[in-house]
Amino acid sequence: MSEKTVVVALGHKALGTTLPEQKTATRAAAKAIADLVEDGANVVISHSNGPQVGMIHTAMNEFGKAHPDYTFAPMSVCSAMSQGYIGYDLQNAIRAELLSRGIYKPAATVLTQVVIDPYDDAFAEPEKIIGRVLNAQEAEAEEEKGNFVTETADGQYRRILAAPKPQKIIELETIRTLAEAGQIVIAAGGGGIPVLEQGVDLHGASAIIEKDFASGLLAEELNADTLLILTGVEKVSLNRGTDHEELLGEISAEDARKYMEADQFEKGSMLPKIEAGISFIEKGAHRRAIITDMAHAQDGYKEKTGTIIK
Ligand SMILES: Nc1ncnc2c1ncn2[C@@H]1O[C@H](COP(=O)(O)OP(=O)(O)O)[C@@H](O)[C@H]1O
Ligand SMILES: NC(=O)OP(=O)(O)O
Repeated sequence: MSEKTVVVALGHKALGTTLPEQKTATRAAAKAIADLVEDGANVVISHSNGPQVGMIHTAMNEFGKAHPDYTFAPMSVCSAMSQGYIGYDLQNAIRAELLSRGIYKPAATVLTQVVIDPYDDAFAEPEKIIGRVLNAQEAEAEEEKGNFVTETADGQYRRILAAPKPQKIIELETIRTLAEAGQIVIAAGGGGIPVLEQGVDLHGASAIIEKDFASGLLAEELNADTLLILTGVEKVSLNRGTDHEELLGEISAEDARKYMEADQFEKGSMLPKIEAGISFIEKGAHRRAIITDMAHAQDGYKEKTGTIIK
């Protein structure tokens, strides 16, 4: 792959929650992507899907009961639907933004399956919140079905799923071929559709892969030089929310690991980004992981701001 391949991981802020929010948010994301393209980067995009897959799961499995012919949709199918729905908005927003700048460059979504380990420890400790708020009665009904729930506020419950680590990207060669041809690829959305390998078959799993880990694996497999994680903050901080808060600029992987071991990063939000960044840069030379927000995507890419692990 080209030296200037960047995997851009888009977080919640880049996508919004509702359909209209996503349309607006993806237009802003498209501007950031187009800036990177104008800077000469080969761009591969991955993204979050928490709110979207939750909405799809609720629609498919609760409102779907309104029609007798509708059948239950497993999480893996909902995950595939979320990739299609988010990819659709991203593709069109990027296409329009590039054309408005006089650039013709195809952008396409690759429905991506990611193999997980059925014995991953995550299955013993589900922690990825999914779907709408449930009341106590609904939570009990979910538990009776064998699903896991957690109490998020007094009397409010949410379903939780395992977040196993991504092991292998099934559609990697397709993604690589398109990216090498200079096309923009949207891949491994929502961490990828989690699948279990059984002989020649792939079986969808009831799990949600952390998109930061899947983005890191994608960047590693494509031998990208940059993993650009666009999230809700311009820079990562130490002692967040205290009088001693300190914003991090450029740091080494050793420093990042040291802060991680000192519990500086919140589990399920900033921690996976740092872990993915460290793993990506430690597995190859001349790599960097940059964490910043959408407004500073281009400046982050140019190392003028953001937290840069290298
Ligand atoms: N140490 C930290 N420094 C900066 N932000 C942090 C830190 N710990 C937790 N956060 C929070 O984590 C958020 C990113 O996590 P999240 O919103 O789950 O990610 P995503 O952007 O991938 O959807 C930041 O916007 C910030 O609110
Ligand atoms: N799949 C995933 O990690 O999505 P979120 O970032 O929305 O939790």
